[in-house]
Amino acid sequence: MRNFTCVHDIGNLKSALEKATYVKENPFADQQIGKNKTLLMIFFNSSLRTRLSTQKAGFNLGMNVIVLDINQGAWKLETERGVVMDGDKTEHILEAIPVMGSYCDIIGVRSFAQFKSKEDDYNEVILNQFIQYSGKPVISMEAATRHPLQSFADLITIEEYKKTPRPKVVLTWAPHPKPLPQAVANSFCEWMNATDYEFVITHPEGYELDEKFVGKARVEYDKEKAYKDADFIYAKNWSAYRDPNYGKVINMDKSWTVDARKMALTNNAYFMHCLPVRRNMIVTDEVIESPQSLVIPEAANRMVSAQTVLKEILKDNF
Ligand SMILES: CCC[C@H](NC(C)=O)C(=O)O
Ligand SMILES: NC(=O)OP(=O)(O)O
Repeated sequence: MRNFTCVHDIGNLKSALEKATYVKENPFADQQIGKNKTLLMIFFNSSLRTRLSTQKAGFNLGMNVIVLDINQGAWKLETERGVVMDGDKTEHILEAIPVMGSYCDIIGVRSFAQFKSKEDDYNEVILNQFIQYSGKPVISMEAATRHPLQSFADLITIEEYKKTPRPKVVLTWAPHPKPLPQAVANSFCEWMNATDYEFVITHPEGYELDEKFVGKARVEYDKEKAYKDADFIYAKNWSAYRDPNYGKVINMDKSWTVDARKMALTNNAYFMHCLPVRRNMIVTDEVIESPQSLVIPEAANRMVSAQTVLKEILKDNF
């Protein structure tokens, strides 16, 4: 594996899950594989889980790790080519990327959708410039349209807790005061569609995701029908994808907040969320604190997904 940007990059999912199980049971078995290799983690946006779990994964493999917050301490970067740089941007990404590439062996990048241009976001203009100009393997730590490290951890978690070979997994939209990316939802859809689970998406009218991510999933606008007999409820907010509302909040209907009443419609379903989560907007205190809430083991599995991916890239490229 050269780059890790989507579900297709990791190859056969069964094999990937077996590798993840080995990593989880033997976290320190490969401390030589990353010796004298450097992971550079670049953040254009905030992070807790990705920042900590991916660093830990690198350390477990014997790597050196550097973390750079682009908008705190580094020069503000111009990302558009052809712009006259007479504004507040000091350096162009086309110099910064190869320079950063010269200091490391693997690059992790977090660069959320900017909502300025749907075309630029959905063409992954920033992530693809790192792939094109760094000269190094690149891992997406959430880009404009996907969050593969999160989705891999989500799959690992579902496989650990599922009580039936083909669980009913429901992705439900929930309200949030700010316009959030579609990336986590898109990515979850992409990974769920790569399994043989029964996968259902439920959201209000106007929050339809890009068809290329929805794929074979069933879209159910009636949330109560969606929740019925579910084995996993995966909650996430996302802003509107369809024009003319791309990147906008068009609904704050609190009836979509995940609560005990709706969870009672399920097959004693587990609750999942990638975190950070706005309590009593996305999910009630009662549900996220319940024995069926998997948000903490789900977050813990982020180290497993990152270490599995880093190990594969180290094995295949050095
Ligand atoms: C892991 C989630 C990151 C981000 N969340 C926020 C709050 O920006 C999102 O919704 O994509
Ligand atoms: N789930 C996730 O990626 O969390 P952070 O944004 O805190 O890294």
